[in-house]
Amino acid sequence: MDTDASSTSNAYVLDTLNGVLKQRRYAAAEESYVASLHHKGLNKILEKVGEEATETVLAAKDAEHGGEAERQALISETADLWFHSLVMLSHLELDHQAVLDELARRFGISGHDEKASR
Ligand SMILES: N=c1c2ncn([C@@H]3O[C@H](COP(=O)(O)OP(=O)(O)OP(=O)(O)O)[C@@H](O)[C@H]3O)c2ncn1[C@@H]1O[C@H](COP(=O)(O)O)[C@@H](O)[C@H]1O
Repeated sequence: MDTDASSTSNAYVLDTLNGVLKQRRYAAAEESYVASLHHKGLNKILEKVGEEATETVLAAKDAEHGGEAERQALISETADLWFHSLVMLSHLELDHQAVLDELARRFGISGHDEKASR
């Protein structure tokens, strides 16, 4: 796999989506799904995140012993979960970059060591 091309593409997807989400943050509710979620408020967005998390868990169980269709369904549910998590961050004036920075900060830090240092 070409790592550089893959990284560029990942950044492109998240940056592009982030631009759309920012534009929708204060748009009219009838204009878009994202804007309608912001108008419904944080509780509705959190409800969607919880719903998508549950659907992702169920899809992962199906994918464990399933075929290509179940694996594809898991990818779709995970995309829904990521998307709604990004809407949640956007609602609170945060974005994916802060999360990527936090993940980068954790590179090389064992989960066991990090937990022991708390
Ligand atoms: N990536 C997504 C994306 N993923 C999922 N969804 C929507 O998320 C919704 C949730 O799915 P559900 O099956 O839970 O929907 P539902 O049961 O009908 O929803 P509720 O009744 O529970 O509210 C669906 O309407 C999907 O279309 C998305 N909607 C938008 N985007 C991106 O956001 C951009 C802006 O979208 P708009 O704001 O709609 O213009 C789009 O161009 C896309 O790039």
